Amino acid sequence: MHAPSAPIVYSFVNPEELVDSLATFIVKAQKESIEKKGRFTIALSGGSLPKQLGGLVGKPGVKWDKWQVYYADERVVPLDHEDSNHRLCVEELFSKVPIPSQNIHTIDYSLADDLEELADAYEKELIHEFAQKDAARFPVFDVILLGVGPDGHTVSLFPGHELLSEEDRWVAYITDSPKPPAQRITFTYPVINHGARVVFVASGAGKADTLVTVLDKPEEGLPASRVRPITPGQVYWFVDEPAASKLQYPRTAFRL
Ligand SMILES: O=C(O)[C@H](O)[C@@H](O)[C@H](O)[C@H](O)COP(=O)(O)O
Repeated sequence: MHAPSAPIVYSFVNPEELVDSLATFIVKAQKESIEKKGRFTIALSGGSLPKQLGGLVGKPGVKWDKWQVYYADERVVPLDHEDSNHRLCVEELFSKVPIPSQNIHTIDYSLADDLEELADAYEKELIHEFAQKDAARFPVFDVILLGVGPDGHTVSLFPGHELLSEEDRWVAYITDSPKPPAQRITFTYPVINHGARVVFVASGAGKADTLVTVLDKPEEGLPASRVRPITPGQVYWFVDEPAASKLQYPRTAFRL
């Protein structure tokens, strides 16, 4: 097996260019996936990420009925709660585009009293989507979109947490997330690191120091540095100049 490829970092002069280029990238991935398999699987995160998806609204070539959307990370709150990643994605994107609601796979909040059951139920949704269709032991998402926190966490994989060493489960739960709310479910590394295109999005000067540690000092092993999809998977970073301002890591010109 080949070593994972190095991350590709695209840096954009302003947030608008980032948002537009991210949409272009996603639509190209969608086209390739639909040509190959007739569907497109994408996983989303919360935080500031949903806002970065605005470039998809009205973008030509998006085949919303072919999208199957999952949450790589979700807070265990009702779907209409202000902390819900799903609610944020609906507000920022899904309420503005013609995606069939059954193509958006949410957590089953009725199981919130038993997080193990809730995480299992979500894992079953993934098994339903992937198990018979792809030969791989783990699901291979066409695109997984990630954010990064100040401590280098991504999804709900936090520094020093035991979930970092989960090797079997596809979806795990956490009850002690240092970023509130405490109860969440999250994709595990095996799922993230089987993704075909794993895409971090980071904007603003507040991310600059974190990016230095994650990209220039991967040996420190922050959770985001440990996202290294197995070949032929590839990790990408879409960042704006303020976020990239302290980076030594080489940037690649964005050309699709
Ligand atoms: O639900 C969540 O909280 C996210 O999935 C989380 O992993 C997020 O992506 C990072 O914390 C970055 O958040 P920001 O983009 O808001 O800085």
